[in-house]
Amino acid sequence: MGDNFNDYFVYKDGKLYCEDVNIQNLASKIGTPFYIYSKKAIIDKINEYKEAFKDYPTLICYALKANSNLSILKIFEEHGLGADIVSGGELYKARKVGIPSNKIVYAGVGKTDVEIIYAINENILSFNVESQMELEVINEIAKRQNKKANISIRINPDVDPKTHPYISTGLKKSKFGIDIGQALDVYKQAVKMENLNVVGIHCHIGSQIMDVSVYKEAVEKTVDLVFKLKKEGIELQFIDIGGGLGVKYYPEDNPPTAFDLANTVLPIVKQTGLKLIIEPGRSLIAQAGALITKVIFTKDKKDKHFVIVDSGMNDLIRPSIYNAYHHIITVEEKQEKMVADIVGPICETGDFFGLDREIGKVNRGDLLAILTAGAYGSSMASNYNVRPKAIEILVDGDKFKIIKEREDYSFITKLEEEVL
Ligand SMILES: Cc1ncc(COP(=O)(O)O)c(C=O)c1O
Ligand SMILES: N[C@@H](CCCC[NH3+])C(=O)O
Repeated sequence: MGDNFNDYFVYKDGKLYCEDVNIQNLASKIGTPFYIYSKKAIIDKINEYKEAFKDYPTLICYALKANSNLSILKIFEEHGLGADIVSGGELYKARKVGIPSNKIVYAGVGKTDVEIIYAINENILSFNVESQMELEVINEIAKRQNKKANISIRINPDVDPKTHPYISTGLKKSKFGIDIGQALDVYKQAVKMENLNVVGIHCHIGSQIMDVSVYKEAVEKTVDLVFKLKKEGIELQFIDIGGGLGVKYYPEDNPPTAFDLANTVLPIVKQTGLKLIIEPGRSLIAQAGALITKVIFTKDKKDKHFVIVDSGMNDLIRPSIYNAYHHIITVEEKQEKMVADIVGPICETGDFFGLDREIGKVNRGDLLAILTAGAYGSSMASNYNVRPKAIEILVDGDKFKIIKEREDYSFITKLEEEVL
């Protein structure tokens, strides 16, 4: 039956495996729902990026927002990757697993004073500054701390990444970055600020990018500015082109590889002689993960069938907020098919994983695997409806490890109970 969706979740004798772990057997031991990740999938992707960029000095800063489970971060750390962070919490996690500060870059339009102080004290590689006011505040805080903060300006190149509007970040109308037309002036002010080291330039145009040609436009505009800065005597150390590479969600998707990205951007970046930073998130972790959930009930209305599962939008919110497609397969291969809405137990019509989907005919107790769920799955999970979050499992060959334990009700309500 059907081709395997990827190399890491494959059917063997009609049963779905993650690497060499039988998912059905695992579920009967640990319960559902759970996220399951293939360590090999993560390492293969790391190696693909390393190989693609090996001929040019490149620092790969993994974007923690995609998945910040500590055991997953540890894999990136062990392979020498840096971190792209967007909060004090992500800085804490990156440092917790031992990612060195001089490999950490920090973007985000709303860094608080507390977060800025923390990052300055950690001596991070660069703040990717997103407004004139932020620049002034970082300079002031650094002065108070008697330190110099490393900064890059995040420019907004006004390039359409041709992706979902909610995850397009490099268009003029979006909140991100400083307009490319104003950036030269901002740099001129930055180099005069006593407590800043101006070290780089940053740009990130969006996520789930399937057409690498959009990077060409963004990087050309960025490099053009690098040369203008040079003329003004402003010399940088690196150019950071962000993340954004797309992944396979639909079976027919053919996403670009790290090699496609490297072939597109390196010829342009090379002209500057600057070091390169890239910030992939999704493309390093998405396909490594699946969300495993159990069918609680099936329900047949006139001309409409529902499969109601024990995970919901609180575990994986992408279908609800972007109408995102995740491919869904049965953990046990089924000959007979059905068309149904796969929905969660949450009190929202938007609580679905797939609508009008053809899947194997399932019954109460059967398991489903929601694929390409390694990125922006667990990291966006919540306790909505006071639901414990899905636990997380890391598979390595025929071994598995629980890398996030199941919450119980008292854990979820602890901080409220303490003040009751
Ligand atoms: C500044 C920045 N860098 C990197 C990323 C990672 O993007 P992706 O997960 O699409 O690779 C994001 C998220 O889009 C981001 O906002
Ligand atoms: N959360 C988004 C991606 C956001 C990208 C962050 N800048 C997703 O699930 O696709």
